[in-house]
Amino acid sequence: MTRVKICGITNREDAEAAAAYGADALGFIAVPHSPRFVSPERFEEIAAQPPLFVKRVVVVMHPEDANNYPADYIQYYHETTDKGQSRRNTHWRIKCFRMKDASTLDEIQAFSDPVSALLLDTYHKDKLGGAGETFNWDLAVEAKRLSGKAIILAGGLTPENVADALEAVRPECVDVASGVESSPGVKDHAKVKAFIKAVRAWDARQS
Ligand SMILES: O=C(O)c1ccccc1NCC(=O)[C@H](O)[C@H](O)COP(=O)(O)O
Repeated sequence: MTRVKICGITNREDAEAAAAYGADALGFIAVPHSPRFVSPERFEEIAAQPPLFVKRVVVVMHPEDANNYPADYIQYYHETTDKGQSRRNTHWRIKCFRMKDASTLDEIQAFSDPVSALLLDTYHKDKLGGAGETFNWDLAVEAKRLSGKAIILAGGLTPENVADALEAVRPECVDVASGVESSPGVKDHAKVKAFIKAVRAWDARQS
């Protein structure tokens, strides 16, 4: 079964709706300046008691930025240079790669840190994430083959294109932020439902 991560959750109503429609994970942005940013206090309000069996992923630049967010996983972009400090952080880890071209595949091949999954997102010159743009999925196929790791496919996914993405890449998990929003940080519950329904329908066609 393909897992679904709904990212950029900023309020309890959206978290509950996503969980009710069958999301496996909820993403919370702890990167300042994102329109989807949530403070540690806000994270506590929304996610201290998550819906049963739904994992919480906090999105950070460096692993230690997650120290005040009691999440299950961290999704991080850069390892800190202070490995001692980073090791004190006990979250399970998802390493994010922003897919630009074949040079990103070299980075992925060289990456050997222990992580639960690689999240592959679109490279954007101004935005770290949540850009709403797809990338060349052939790169994701190659990244999956080279790394041998579980893949979370992100970047511009929508209820309309997610089945094509699954067919092309066959990732373990898909991630969406802007494709299920009415405005940045505000989820459109009908789109969340349609996205998860499209994933479950694709899964059902495989069996
Ligand atoms: O979503 C953000 O605002 C964001 C800002 C800074 C770093 C990461 C961010 N999002 C991380 C995600 O995992 C998004 O879900 C991913 O980039 C896909 O976004 P979208 O293309 O909008 O579906």
